Amino acid sequence: SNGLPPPCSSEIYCYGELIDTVMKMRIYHDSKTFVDLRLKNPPNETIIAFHDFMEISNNTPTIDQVKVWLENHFNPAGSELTPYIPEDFNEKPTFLEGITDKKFKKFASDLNRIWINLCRKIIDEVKDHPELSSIIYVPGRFIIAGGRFHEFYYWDSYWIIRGLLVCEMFQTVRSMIHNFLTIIEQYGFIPNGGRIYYLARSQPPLLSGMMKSYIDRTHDYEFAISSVDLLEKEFNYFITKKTVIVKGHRLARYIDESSGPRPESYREDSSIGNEFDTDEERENFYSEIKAAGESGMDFSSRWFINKNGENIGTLKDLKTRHIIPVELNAILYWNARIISEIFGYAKNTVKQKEYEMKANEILKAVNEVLWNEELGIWTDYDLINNKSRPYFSPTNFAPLWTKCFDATKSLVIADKIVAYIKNLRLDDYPGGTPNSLYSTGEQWDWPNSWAPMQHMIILGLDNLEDSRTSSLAITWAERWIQSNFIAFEKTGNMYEKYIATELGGFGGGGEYEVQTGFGWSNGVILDLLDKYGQNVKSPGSYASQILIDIKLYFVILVIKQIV
Ligand SMILES: OC[C@H]1O[C@H](O[C@H]2O[C@H](CO)[C@@H](O)[C@H](O)[C@H]2O)[C@H](O)[C@@H](O)[C@@H]1O
Repeated sequence: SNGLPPPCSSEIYCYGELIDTVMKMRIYHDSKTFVDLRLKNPPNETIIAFHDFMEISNNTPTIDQVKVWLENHFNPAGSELTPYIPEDFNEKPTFLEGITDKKFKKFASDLNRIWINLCRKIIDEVKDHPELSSIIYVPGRFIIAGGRFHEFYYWDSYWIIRGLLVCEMFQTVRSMIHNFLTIIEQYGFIPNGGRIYYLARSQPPLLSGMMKSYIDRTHDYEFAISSVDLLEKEFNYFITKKTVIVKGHRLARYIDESSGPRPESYREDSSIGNEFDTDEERENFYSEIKAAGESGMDFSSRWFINKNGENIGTLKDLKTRHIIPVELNAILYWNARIISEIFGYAKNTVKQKEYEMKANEILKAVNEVLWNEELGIWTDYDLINNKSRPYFSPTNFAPLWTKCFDATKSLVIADKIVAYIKNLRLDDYPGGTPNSLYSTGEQWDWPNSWAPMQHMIILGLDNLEDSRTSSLAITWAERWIQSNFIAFEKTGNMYEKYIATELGGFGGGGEYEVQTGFGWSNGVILDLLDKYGQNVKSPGSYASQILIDIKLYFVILVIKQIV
């Protein structure tokens, strides 16, 4: 062990003989199923019952015997959640009127309706008996990610909230933000997702971004003012727990604080873990894989550092804790800016200035350590080899998205960004920007393309306020909407991830099957249609427009001849 506690203190859900046996015997196709089951009896009684069961079966029960035992002692996965029809659901939100393309208007209306399928509440019994389940109790309704992810996910919620706001579901958004605030109050930070097995790591800290999106739409400044202390608490958690000094600057990286495999992927992690010779190497691997979980990009060559200091390798080469990621620092900059803005509303000028200074410090650090002059964009930094990592990742654009750049240099930055896009031929992909240029079979690598990353790039390009990048932003928004639309028309589903090399194809790879639903994909489309609804057209409509134009031309010709 690395001297750290397991991911949570539950001997059912995070460590111990029961989880070890169930996972090793491959009782469930998806490891996550077991840790999402709900206990019928108190944990200690269940543990004793399991010891007895193992003893009676000479420690060699059959798979069927274990299955029966589990059925007798657990309720199904997800049974602590109940579907909920949000009171603020609106069949016809106003933004639909701004979408000129009829097919896209219908698409947006269909996606709006999906919020009802994805809305959940936690049943009251969980509040009285939290020990019977791995779910983290929150008082209000929320939107789940979708598919196998039937709880909230931290960073997913940012893009979900963007879509909810467009659909005028302001109370649902307030409830989701309030839930997160209660979690910060209790734990000091927001875990990766709404389960206790996620309690030793977070995800990219986007709660302040959610609050900013909410107040920009609703002007509910009172809510922001009353929450600012908790936003500050979360910011301090990241600064104190996740930062290191690089070239004289304080910068953050992803890091987990536990020992052992990820409970939700116990089997997968243990089987790779067993390939290491020593306990120390094994624990280091577990830490790196959980840190990658914190990044939200689980998994990607982005976190590989092999012996030559390159990103070529396998999960055994994960070195997440030794890489300074661009987006995490760009997001922390944004947090400091938003917190400063809210202190401004509260007329607390001392705090307002304090956070302005903190933001400026991060801005300086990001631009001095992560700006890659040769490539003309920001890139991650390798702490082992003390060098910049020159690899493409959509997150290289993150400082544009959070405005973590010197606006007086916009033109120079735009020149470089346009050249970078051209050099890497990023405009050539029909199905969105890929997540990396390397194919490893991991889900956050080539050729998969992900909704949050498209949103980050598109809004980032737009923030440069340059005609070239703004026009690219519209083109890429249209491409992304078209691709999701085609897949939706073909299959009736919205996907967790798509594929960059195909217009209308969905993604794959990684440790579980591609999921449908899907919160952040829906949120991104809705937000893009709200912004670009008057500029984008559905596939085929350009061809039909040309046909209409040709017909019109001949009609005019005929009329002219008659006249
Ligand atoms: O169960 C494996 C991993 O699943 C989650 O990650 C993926 O889904 C999340 C929900 O949509 C998303 O936030 C994340 O970016 C995806 O990679 C979970 O977050 C991981 O921690 C977990 O190990």
